[in-house]
Amino acid sequence: MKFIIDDADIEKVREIWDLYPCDGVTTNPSILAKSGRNPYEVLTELREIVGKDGELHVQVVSKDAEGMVKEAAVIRERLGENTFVKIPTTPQGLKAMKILSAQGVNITATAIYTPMQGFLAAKAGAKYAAPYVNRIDNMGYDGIKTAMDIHDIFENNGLNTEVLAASFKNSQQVLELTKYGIGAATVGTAVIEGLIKNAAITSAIDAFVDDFAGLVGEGKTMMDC
Ligand SMILES: O=P(O)(O)OC[C@H]1O[C@](O)(CO)[C@@H](O)[C@@H]1O
Repeated sequence: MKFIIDDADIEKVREIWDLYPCDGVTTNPSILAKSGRNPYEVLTELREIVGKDGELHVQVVSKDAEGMVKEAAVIRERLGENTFVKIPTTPQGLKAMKILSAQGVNITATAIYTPMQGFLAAKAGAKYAAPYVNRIDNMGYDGIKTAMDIHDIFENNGLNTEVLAASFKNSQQVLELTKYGIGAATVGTAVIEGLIKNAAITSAIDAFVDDFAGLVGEGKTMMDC
């Protein structure tokens, strides 16, 4: 499973990218808006952090296919041809996906709330389909099951598209889909940090350090003895 950072706070993304084994960064217009900065300035810095081979996902805001296709061209020109262009999975979005996939553009179909939206996005040539796990839960449906159903639909229909599950709010949601073996999960930095935040881990390490200090002296490491 690809493990992707869902954030555009440059310092936070840099810190997480440095520490954790991540494959890329996803953004959307709301995430970029939080920075209060020029979007391309932020996106260029994110591209520098993930490098030329890391995944960077950038969403269009046009609502019509023609506008989406034009935006995709500018996004790729400014941020690299391997940039994933996020297209909302609407009828106009499907049209744009068909055009862009024929041009070899990497597409992430976004704003997915139903399994059939995922199916249609895959048929239209998207590389990823992004179901909004927590938002679906908040509507009273089952976000995890929706993501699993989309994964199964791709497998059972021989579709070469992966689920990129999004909108996580807790570790359990990420765990369920990791166990299931979906293609990718994009996770906010607070939830990423929560994945290995655990008092048992901290106290186990503290005990090891204390025991070693009792043996060779405070602050000494394996290099000093
Ligand atoms: O419910 P949220 O946290 O706004 O998440 C929506 C999600 O959709 C995406 O736009 C899909 O990539 C993510 O960037 C974001 O996590």
